[in-house]
Amino acid sequence: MHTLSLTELAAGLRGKQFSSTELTQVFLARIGRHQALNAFVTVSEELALQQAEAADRRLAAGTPAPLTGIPIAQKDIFCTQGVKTSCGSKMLDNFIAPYDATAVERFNQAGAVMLGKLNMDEFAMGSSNETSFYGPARNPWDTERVPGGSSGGSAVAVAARLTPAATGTDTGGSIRQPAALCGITGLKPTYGRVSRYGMIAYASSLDQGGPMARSAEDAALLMQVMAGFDGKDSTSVDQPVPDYSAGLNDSLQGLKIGLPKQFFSPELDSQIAATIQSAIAEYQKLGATVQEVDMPNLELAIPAYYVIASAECSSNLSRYDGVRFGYRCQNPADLTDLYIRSRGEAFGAEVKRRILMGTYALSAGYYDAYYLKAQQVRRLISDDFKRALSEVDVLMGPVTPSTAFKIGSKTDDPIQMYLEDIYTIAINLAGLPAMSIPAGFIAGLPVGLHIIGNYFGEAKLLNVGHRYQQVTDWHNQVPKGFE
Ligand SMILES: NC(=O)C[C@H](N)C(=O)O
Repeated sequence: MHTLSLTELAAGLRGKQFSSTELTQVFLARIGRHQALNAFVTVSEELALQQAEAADRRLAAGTPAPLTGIPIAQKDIFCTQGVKTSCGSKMLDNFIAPYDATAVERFNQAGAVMLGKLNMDEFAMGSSNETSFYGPARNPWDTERVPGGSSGGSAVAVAARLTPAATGTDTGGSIRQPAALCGITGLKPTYGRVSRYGMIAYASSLDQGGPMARSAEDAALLMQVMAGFDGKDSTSVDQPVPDYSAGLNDSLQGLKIGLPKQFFSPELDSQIAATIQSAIAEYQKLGATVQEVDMPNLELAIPAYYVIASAECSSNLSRYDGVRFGYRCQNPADLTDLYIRSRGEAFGAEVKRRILMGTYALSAGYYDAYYLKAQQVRRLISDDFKRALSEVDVLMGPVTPSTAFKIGSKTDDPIQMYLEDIYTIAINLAGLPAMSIPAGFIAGLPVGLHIIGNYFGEAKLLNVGHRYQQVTDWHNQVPKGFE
């Protein structure tokens, strides 16, 4: 059962080949067997079995929604009523939200079963899952290597078949980079497409939740549940939600693919470049045409992002003060001591680094030099995309500069870690949708193909991803030991 797609699972449940309770038990058993991967922070077994029973009743009554009875798992950044939401931090190790995030509520309404909460970099700051208070999740393709981050647990759980699908969030690559390093399909939607209500804020002008699945076809079903206007999120966009599965099979004849020159510079690893080129050749066989596009401001994306994201995080994380919720230090001498020690003891090194950088960038004397400048660069980058996407339908390139790296190999060098995001970050600055799909392997490690679309073009991206997955089987490969 753990190998079936979401469509096959839905059909199996409806055809009474298995019940949601049986299905849920299969996945709970796999999660138990593969604890060494450290994909989950919390396994909500009791709740999952209750939800499965409710789903079985709904199935018996003949009123299921498309995902009714199907197990999924949530990144531990989405608030879940009654189940711990840690955001990968000691700060929230004791936090039980009194409400569900909108994304969670939507899955509940659809009748999905929540298996648990997935490991992640602390407050989503990281590209390897190593900043998690709970330790790194391990890449099932090589457990000595990182799964990427920050949605590392989500990518691991989907790749190792511990859950049929999961949610992730992407501020600067956090869905796409781990999807690429673990050989799964991850979609970062247009900013504003998926509600951020109840999704713990890191950098509010960049954060966006989205699906992490084995295929574009499965991701389409998850998007259908996640997307839509939410009055509780002021940045949610009130645009009609299309049927994401309807156009999956549309022909790609005449599709115009743009290849940003800056994505294929001589610094790109030659094996990654060759893998991406052969994926693009596959698209040409499907009828697509290819042209080079120039995006001169892309090289400014990393510095602009790390100023903006740090500035926003320094503001967002000021709420963790030891008073209202979260960790509180023992025996504070006075209020200042309470603030200093609660924050000092409960935040990890990377979170502290970003709060410091952000506070500096926002401080009176430096605001114009850093924050304002970064916002201006952000506009230039958005304009580059606008120009490129007026000439072509989608852009393609690599997701990551290398395949999964060894645990510990980049932890002493934050700049090296930030460079992991070199191909993904600009998309968040522009607010565009983008996707990573499996495109091959180098020395047994997965490589992702990056597909970037126009605003609210998720259905097109899913169509482009699905057609490739019909003629290739990279996405069906399972890491050894997890078949
Ligand atoms: N949250 C993300 O999208 C990951 C990115 N590497 C960051 O640390 O900001």
